[in-house]
Amino acid sequence: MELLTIDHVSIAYENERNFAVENVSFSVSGGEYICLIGSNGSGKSTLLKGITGLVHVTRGNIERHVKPDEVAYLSQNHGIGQNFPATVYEVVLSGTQRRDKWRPFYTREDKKTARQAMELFGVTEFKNRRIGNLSGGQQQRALLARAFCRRPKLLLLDEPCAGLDPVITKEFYEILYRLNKDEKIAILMASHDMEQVENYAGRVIVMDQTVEFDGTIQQWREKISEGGGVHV
Ligand SMILES: Nc1ncnc2c1ncn2[C@@H]1O[C@H](COP(=O)(O)OP(=O)(O)OP(=O)(O)O)[C@@H](O)[C@H]1O
Repeated sequence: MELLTIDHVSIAYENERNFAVENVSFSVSGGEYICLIGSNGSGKSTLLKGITGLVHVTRGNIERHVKPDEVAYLSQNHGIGQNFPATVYEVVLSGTQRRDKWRPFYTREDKKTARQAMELFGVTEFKNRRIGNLSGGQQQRALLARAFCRRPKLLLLDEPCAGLDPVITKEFYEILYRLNKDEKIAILMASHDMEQVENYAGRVIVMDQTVEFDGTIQQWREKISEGGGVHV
C-alpha cells in the first residue's frame, strides 16, 4: 500500500529560482525502510519538512495516502530546554491525543498506551523526571515513545542520532529496526550514518537537490564500485 507520493516536488526558501529541492519524485510504501542520504545542504531536511508541511512546496505535489495522525516526525536532537515544564510521562501521554478526536482528558486506554510505549522505548525509569533534564539519547527515546503512541504508519526522521554517542545511537537504530520489522511502521530517514544505512535500510535515495539514485543498498554499492557514487 502506498503511503506517500512525491510528485515533481521543488522547494525554494526565498528566491524561486534557487531551489533547495528540485524536481523530486518517488513514493513510499507501507513497511519500507528508506534512508535519504546526500552531502550537507543537499535538501534532505527540506524535503522532510515539505512532507510534514513545515515548509511550503513551491512546485509539484505531495500526496499523503494516510491520515495526518498516522505520520510522525522526529527531528535532530537540539536539546529540550531544561525548564520545559513537563515530565516524560506527560510528554509521552500527549502523543495519544489525536487531531481528529481531541478530548479534554486522557482515558484509561491512553494511559495504558503511554505506559506501554515508555516500556518499549526504555524510558519508564525516567517517567517522573522533567524531559529537559534527560540526556540527548534519553530525550530522543522519550520523543519516539510519544510518536509511537499515535500508532503511526509512517515515521519521518531527520538525523535523529546527530550528536548522540555510538552506544546510544546503536540502541536507537535497533529500536527503529524493530519498529519497522515488528510493527510494520515505514521509515523515511535522513542520515549521514552510513553504517546504519548499510545495516538497516532496504532502500536508499541519494539526494543532491534532485534524486541522484533510488534503489537497494546492493545496487548503491554496485554504483559506487563502478565509480558512479555521489559524495555523501
Ligand atoms: N530556513 C532556510 N532558509 C533559507 N535557506 C535554507 C533554510 N534551510 C535550509 N536552507 C538551504 O537549503 C539547502 C538545503 O538544506 P537542507 O537543510 O535541506 O540540507 P540537508 O541535506 O538536510 O543538509 P544537512 O545534511 O547538512 O542537514 C541549503 O542550501 C540550505 O542552506
